[in-house]
Amino acid sequence: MNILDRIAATKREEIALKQLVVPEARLRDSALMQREPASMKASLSARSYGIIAEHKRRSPSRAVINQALTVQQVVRGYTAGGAGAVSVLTDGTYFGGSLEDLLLARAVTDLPLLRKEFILEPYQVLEARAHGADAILLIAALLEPGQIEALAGQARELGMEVLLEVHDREELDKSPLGSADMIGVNNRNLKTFEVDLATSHSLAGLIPDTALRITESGLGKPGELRELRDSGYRGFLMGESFMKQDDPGKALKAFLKTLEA
Ligand SMILES: O=P(O)(O)OC[C@@H](O)[C@@H](O)c1c[nH]c2ccccc12
Repeated sequence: MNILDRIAATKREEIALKQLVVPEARLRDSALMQREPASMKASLSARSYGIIAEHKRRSPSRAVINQALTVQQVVRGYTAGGAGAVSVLTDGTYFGGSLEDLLLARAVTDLPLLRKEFILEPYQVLEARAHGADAILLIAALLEPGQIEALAGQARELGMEVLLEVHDREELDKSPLGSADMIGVNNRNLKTFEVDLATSHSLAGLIPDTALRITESGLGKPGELRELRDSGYRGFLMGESFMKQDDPGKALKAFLKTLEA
């Protein structure tokens, strides 16, 4: 079984159990349902380099990235450091994250928040909204085109935006691209964990202008971001390069300074 199938199986089990403990009605009662979501697309577009800075403690490809800092420390740092948006991994099994991390992030920033999760069911979209997310990630490799449309429609009804992630031309061709506010090209192959920025360069021209182009994973050098910007990308999803530093927010601030110099 490849990693994506394994993740999907774990998630389905997890969702079925969670629905028993926290039914949808409870989620709808969350005080955060009253909050007006912010536009991640607008926030990223307003900057020459819209950085989506990610909170990531560990990953399947790297056992420990940073376990020393609290979510609040990281997210406050990202906010002060000039991020355009913040991504919070909520998957526990593979990334050591949680929905509580999303809540804690919400409590300390006004920046748009992306719930970084393997979303398969409508329940998870409502869960994202109830815990303070402004946008959700939908991964084309995990979903049928009809599911993407349905989940994106639900996100829109709840006032959230959608970042649709693709990794190759086949996924771009089969996906309902009109459902997405932002289209992200993941430079990391989720089956092999190999990273190649050429993935983003080669797919840029195939992304419709209706969506904001985002490049994801393996980013760390200012020169690489300048080249990707020239290819049409306006959003840059970065985790490890900041998280592996003692002060991720300070690292982001220094990075943006070099980039904009
Ligand atoms: O830490 P990096 O290499 O900067 O990557 C961040 C982000 O792109 C990556 O965490 C990611 C992109 N798509 C995902 C889907 C699921 C889990 C994680 C991801």
